[in-house]
Amino acid sequence: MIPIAGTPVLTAAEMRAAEDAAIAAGTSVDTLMQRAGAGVADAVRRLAGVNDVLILCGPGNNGGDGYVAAARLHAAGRSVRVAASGEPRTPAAIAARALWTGAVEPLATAAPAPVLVDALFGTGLSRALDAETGAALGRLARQANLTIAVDVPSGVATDDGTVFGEVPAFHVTLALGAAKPAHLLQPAAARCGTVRVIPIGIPTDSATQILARPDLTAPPVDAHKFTRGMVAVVRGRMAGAAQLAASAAMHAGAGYVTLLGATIPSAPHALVRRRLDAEALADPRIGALLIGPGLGRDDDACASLEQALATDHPLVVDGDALHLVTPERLCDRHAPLILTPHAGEFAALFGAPAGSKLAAARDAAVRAQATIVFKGPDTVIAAPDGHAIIAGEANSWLSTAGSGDVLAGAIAALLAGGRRALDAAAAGVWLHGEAARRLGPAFIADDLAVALAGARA
Ligand SMILES: NC(=O)C1=CN([C@@H]2O[C@H](COP(=O)(O)OP(=O)(O)OC[C@H]3O[C@@H](n4cnc5c(N)ncnc54)[C@H](O)[C@@H]3O)[C@@H](O)[C@H]2O)[C@@H](O)CC1
Ligand SMILES: [K+]
Repeated sequence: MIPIAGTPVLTAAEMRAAEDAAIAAGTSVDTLMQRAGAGVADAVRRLAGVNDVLILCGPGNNGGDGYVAAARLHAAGRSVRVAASGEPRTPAAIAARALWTGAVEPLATAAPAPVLVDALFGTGLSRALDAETGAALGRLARQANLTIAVDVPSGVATDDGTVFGEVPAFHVTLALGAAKPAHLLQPAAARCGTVRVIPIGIPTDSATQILARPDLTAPPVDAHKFTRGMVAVVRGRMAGAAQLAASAAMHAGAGYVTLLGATIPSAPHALVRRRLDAEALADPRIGALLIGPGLGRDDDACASLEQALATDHPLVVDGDALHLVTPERLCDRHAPLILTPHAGEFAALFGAPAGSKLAAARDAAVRAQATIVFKGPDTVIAAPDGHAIIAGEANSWLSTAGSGDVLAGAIAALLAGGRRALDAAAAGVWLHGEAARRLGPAFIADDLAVALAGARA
């Protein structure tokens, strides 16, 4: 069982291709299933302690993994029962079924157990469970103290994170070979509980990764304020939002932060205030320009945005500014560009996402030729070259006013520090999440900005 941070994410088709490549290279499906089942049995043994285990086995290879795990748990002296809605249908699952010498109880009438293992359906599920199977799964899950899903909870769509009808929330999901989008994208991710990968000995490479702790080392000994990165934040109608973003940029490690626009009397002394004019925007030391937090959507906002777009500074576009541009207006810029939309801003800029959030973010990145930070409880970061990073479930206390301004400021600081756009966006999302984790419940965005410094440490 390995934690998922930093590991690749594979769609059902990518996982099948990886398995097919292993099979073509001489590893049989049965061997893969033995590895998967053994990994599941080992994990269940550790998680279940001495408690009785009930394994539900479906008709496909997910069910096959369940039969292998049951046989191995039995051989290890554990109390384990199996229930199924019918006989297995794939050759590998039929072979695995033959290894289980105990009874197979009918699913509909199976008695509950303290530990429930769901091996009904995995990546092959294409539609909702039939009513009787869904009801049995729900009943047995409610009556168990510990619920463990094999590969994915039965009833979630592997690739886009949607759920087919009612799916119980599992405590643990054992992802076979690699994590899948459903382990990270909502609403499926909320049904998975803690996700751990069970390696099955095949190489799994993907352009999609799970967000990992970034390298946030201290500045080198010869650093000065400008080598650490200069961030310029454009102030708009709501000065507080730009000030929050500027505070976040300072606490995320920028060496010099300037607020461009009318002055704010209460701003920290370290924040350098300047007029928003051609001279200020021409400063070649600007490592990242941030526009959007509290910008407004009036003529002044449009004029400020045009000025910002006319520069060739690395640019972060957030909030209101996302309502004032089009992908076509952005795609010709040469300097690095990061857009940080939440769902509403994403829909305004790119149209309502069709399909998975991951695919939508990738398409948007290509259209705007920008790194997209599609925010939410399952933030997806996508670059125009096809690489993507998905963040694990966010702290729900981040749903507070100003939280997005703080994220934009943190990303701008990391971009100004010299990271590539995708890395800056990912590091910013990680820092933001880590700062929230350290604060506990009901923090406000001002606290969050300050907590970025501790999170960096
Ligand atoms: N392919 C491989 O080499 C390996 C696959 N493994 C396991 O195999 C799983 C994928 O196996 P399968 O592709 O056989 O798919 P599943 O075991 O997920 O089963 C899906 C089967 O049920 C049918 N089906 C789909 N939706 C249904 C529904 N709502 N009601 C009833 N039947 C439905 C499908 O036609 C398919 O035959 C993975 O999740 C993993 O657990 C592992 O054993 C490792 C090796
Ligand atoms: K399952």
